Amino acid sequence: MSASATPFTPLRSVLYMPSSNGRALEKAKSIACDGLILDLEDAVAPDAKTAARDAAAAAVASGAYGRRTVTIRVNGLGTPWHDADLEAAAQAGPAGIVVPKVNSADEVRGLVAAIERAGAPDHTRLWAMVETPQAIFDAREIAAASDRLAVLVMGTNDLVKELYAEHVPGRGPLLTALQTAVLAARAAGVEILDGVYNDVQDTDGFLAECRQGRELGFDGKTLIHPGQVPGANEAFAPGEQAVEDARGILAAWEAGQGAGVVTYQGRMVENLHVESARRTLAIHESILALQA
Ligand SMILES: CC(C)(COP(=O)(O)OP(=O)(O)OC[C@H]1O[C@@H](n2cnc3c(N)ncnc32)[C@H](O)[C@@H]1OP(=O)(O)O)[C@@H](O)C(=O)NCCC(=O)NCCSC(=O)C[C@H](O)C(=O)O
Ligand SMILES: [Mg+2]
Repeated sequence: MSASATPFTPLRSVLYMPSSNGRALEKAKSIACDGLILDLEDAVAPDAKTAARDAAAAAVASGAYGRRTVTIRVNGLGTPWHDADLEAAAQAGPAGIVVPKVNSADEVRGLVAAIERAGAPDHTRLWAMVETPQAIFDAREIAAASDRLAVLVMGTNDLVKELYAEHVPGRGPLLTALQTAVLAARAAGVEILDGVYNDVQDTDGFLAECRQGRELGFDGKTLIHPGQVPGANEAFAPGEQAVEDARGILAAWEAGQGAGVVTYQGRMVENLHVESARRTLAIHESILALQA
């Protein structure tokens, strides 16, 4: 098993929905998001947990979500629902099982063992949510703890709560945590998704946060409303200019015929820029393939 998700399976827009909400589960079949998180945790009331678990498993089994990466978010370790959620999710075999409030590498190894005991297929990866101060301090070990761990997911609501911080434009109080988590993901070679933007009516604020997430290095953003999908898809895809530059860099490099350094539009190009250009084009092509 490789250490990361399938290369360039786009995860620009990953939409949470309460698995207790049949209308949302139905609607998701036609939403242009790259991924879905069928939630059993925060968005589901205690008396709806069992029905939501069954609905999430049935949704995965239906195969009705096409090319979207479908995951199930279980309730956290230590809650009354965790064990049954994890077993049901493992047996349903989604692309990922999202576990909230993962706090250590030992927890990751325990979760992987439990998923494997429950008979999860190889394609079912662990997505660990980092959303506590402890998780941020241990992010590097968490990200590297198992080859089955493919994605880190920021839980910025829980993080703000635990820090006694505030949600403010620009996310100053969270920047250290966000950057630490991105460093951990990149060091381990796993993907990382930014947290949600709570105000579903504030488009400008949402788009600014998407741009910031992209600039920080996130692969995509978790979302709570279908209206947020187009903005995330655009923000986390290479823009036209980036694609044109990547093609130009590759052409300049090939024309250099083995020179260690060339220029493109007056700028120095070395092997590292060529690698970045190839990555940009690979992401672009994988997004085009989704639309085909
Ligand atoms: C936020 C919402 C409660 C708003 O719901 P609502 O007022 O119903 O929205 P709309 O009327 O605008 O909905 C329009 C249609 O879209 C469908 N819809 C809405 N949201 C979703 C969704 N998430 N997925 C799929 N479809 C959705 C509605 O059903 C309407 O459909 P139709 O009637 O056919 O036109 C709501 O958006 C919502 O519940 N969002 C998800 C909330 C959630 O999952 N929260 C938990 C995850 S966030 C979190 O916990 C992060 C982390 O742990 C942290 O700590 O930060
Ligand atoms: Mg949370």
